[in-house]
Amino acid sequence: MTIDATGGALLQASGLTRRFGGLKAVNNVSVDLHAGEVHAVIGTNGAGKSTLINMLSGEIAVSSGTILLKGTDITHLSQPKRARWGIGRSYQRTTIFPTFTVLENCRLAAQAAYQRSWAIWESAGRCEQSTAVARRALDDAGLGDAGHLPAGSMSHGKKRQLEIAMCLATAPQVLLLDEPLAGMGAEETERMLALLQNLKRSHAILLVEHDMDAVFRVADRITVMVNGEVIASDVPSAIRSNPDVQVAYLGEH
Ligand SMILES: Nc1ncnc2c1ncn2[C@@H]1O[C@H](COP(=O)(O)OP(=O)(O)OP(=O)(O)O)[C@@H](O)[C@H]1O
Repeated sequence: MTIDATGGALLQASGLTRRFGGLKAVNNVSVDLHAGEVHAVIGTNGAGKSTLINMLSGEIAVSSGTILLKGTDITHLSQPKRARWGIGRSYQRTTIFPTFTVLENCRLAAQAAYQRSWAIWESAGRCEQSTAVARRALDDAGLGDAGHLPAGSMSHGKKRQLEIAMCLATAPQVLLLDEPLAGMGAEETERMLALLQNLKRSHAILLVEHDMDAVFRVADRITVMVNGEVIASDVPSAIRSNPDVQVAYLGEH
């Protein structure tokens, strides 16, 4: 299938539904992610945002619906395979090893992405390769001068940057970012937003985020979820003036 068949989308999810017992945590949700764009997904607590990301990354199975990556159906591929195919994600909780250095954390992420258990004789070369990949990812995430530091010694904001770097070390084309701004101060938020602006030039980004000011500044498209369903999906100016969104979500703030 050519890229035109997906309307130019790098990742195209259609009609995704996930049930937990009787609850439809995500109900018939469709999202497209395009290279060069930040697509934000917003919604109140429990709206289904993390469940949606988990289905896209392959951490949980869909109950129904399809996910295409560059036109290929990846709906039933495992999470590690999706990662190798170019889908990277960050988590709400910090996932770094605090006593390892920043570079070591990033190198482990790179190694995990390139690992082929049967190719043990390649390990020395692979180590050099994964170190180079890790250094590049740290540079891209704005941590080029922090490689030698114990990861646990860094500020919260820099730890979140490291998580992005670890994600970049897996060479993704699609970035699924789950609340990368959570717990950040104003300066750290600015740094992360600048990083996202930079990364979107070469990636398709799905951003789940509660910081509305940040979302409206950085997003090219916003999808609004309420109780597992999409109530609106549009450019930020249209979302801001959408009465349903104001009542259901933005009006709360
Ligand atoms: N593994 C699970 N088993 C049962 N119910 C679940 C599971 N994961 C999520 N849910 C339920 O699915 C709904 C959506 O949860 P989800 O975490 O996707 O929401 P969210 O929009 O990410 O919320 P938040 O903004 O608080 O992170 C919630 O009602 C939640 O309790």
